[in-house]
Amino acid sequence: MNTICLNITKAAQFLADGAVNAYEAKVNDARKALEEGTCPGNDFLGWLHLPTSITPAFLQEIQDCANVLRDNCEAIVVAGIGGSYLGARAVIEALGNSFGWLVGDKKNPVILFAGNNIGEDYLSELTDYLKGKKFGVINISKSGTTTETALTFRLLKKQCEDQRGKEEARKVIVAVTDATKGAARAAATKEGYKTFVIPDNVGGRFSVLTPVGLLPIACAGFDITKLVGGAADMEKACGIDVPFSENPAALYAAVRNALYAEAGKKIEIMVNYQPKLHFFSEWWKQLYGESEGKDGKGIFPASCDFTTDLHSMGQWIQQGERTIYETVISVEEPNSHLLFPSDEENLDGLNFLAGKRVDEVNKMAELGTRLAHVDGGVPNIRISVPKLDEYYIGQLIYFFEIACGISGNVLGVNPFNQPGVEAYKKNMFALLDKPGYEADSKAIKERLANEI
Ligand SMILES: O=P(O)(O)OC[C@H]1O[C@](O)(CO)[C@@H](O)[C@@H]1O
Repeated sequence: MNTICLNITKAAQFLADGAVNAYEAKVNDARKALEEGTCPGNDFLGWLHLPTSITPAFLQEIQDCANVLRDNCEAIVVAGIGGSYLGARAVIEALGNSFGWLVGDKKNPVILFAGNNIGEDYLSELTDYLKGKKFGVINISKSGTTTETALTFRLLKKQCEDQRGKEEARKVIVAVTDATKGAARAAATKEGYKTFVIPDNVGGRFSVLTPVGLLPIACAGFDITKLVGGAADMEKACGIDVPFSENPAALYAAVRNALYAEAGKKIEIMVNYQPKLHFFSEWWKQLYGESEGKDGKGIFPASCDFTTDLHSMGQWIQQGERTIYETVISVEEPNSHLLFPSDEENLDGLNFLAGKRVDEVNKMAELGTRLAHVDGGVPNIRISVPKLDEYYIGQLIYFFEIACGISGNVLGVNPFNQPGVEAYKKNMFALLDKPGYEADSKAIKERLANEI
């Protein structure tokens, strides 16, 4: 199989000889603990063999539902936040036309994302745009109670029903949520929406290969069978029987732990040279940030889009505090072919590029940056991807998921919980006088009165 390819040479050179291999035993133990379900958070391992266990019949059920939405909607709003949002957006943006909303694509509905913020302007501009449009909603929330998503869904459900009537709205509203619990399930049961279940044992940030990601991706017109196929091949390439030195996820987990613990590299910057991958980095940031940032530990996951950010963050990366390393996703072959034209007057002095592909310049920018950053003390991990299509994106998704599971276990944390996220929610609910939070409301208001 053609595969994404990991190169850690330019990261390992910042470590003592043998430092990466010194993690072999720990990484193998972590991989085994995932496989045997003996690691912390072992009730959230449903993602581990998900790609190879998804059946064609289930993919067809998702596709059928997507087809109903595609046939009946000019716009589909995907309401969700965090893991109930980022995976779908990452894939749709990586595979879609960068100017999709401008080109008036008649084949595919416009996919919009909401429920991931509480911006009043954002929501009123969205609801304004949807006025008079035939739109549908995919309401995605594992807990079914997340405030950002729930309040957005309340607005969209009403608007959809007002515009299309209750009967027709029922056809174009889908819930992806828990099997029994939460407000999203309650609304779906009462209204009779089509639903998909998010398995109990798959946490939000590991859920892109469930209907959480697959339904919106299919709605956008992308091939979910190919996506899952890529993930399934990567599941095998990172399997328990694959030796450490040949297992890309094991090596990535080892080198990042070595950089963190042995070389003080506390920040990992996920870098792309294709703006379409911006949201892939956003998905990756949640995956690694929520999984590893706890117990006072964890690499801070950051991201940059190059060459764009070389003109903003490039200075810091080249010469700032040496606590960073980069992981670059490099796409070998773009899907388009564009040559620089020659210009008789050559006023811009760019005739030396005439006849070259745009990507040739991009690749030299990448190579030049890698050399400069390595010279400047920034370790470089490189993941090359043959091209951006469903199959290779599927590989990347599973690669990062399994590497995250291994890496978090090596770090010594439970990579599958996120207790820290509750702190802001508790304060927000107390401040908003949510029923059930009376004591917290009183306490927080007293605290604020004393602070002012
Ligand atoms: O799918 P839900 O339950 O709405 O949660 C969305 C996101 O919120 C979090 O639970 C954090 O509050 C994430 O872990 C999750 O991906």
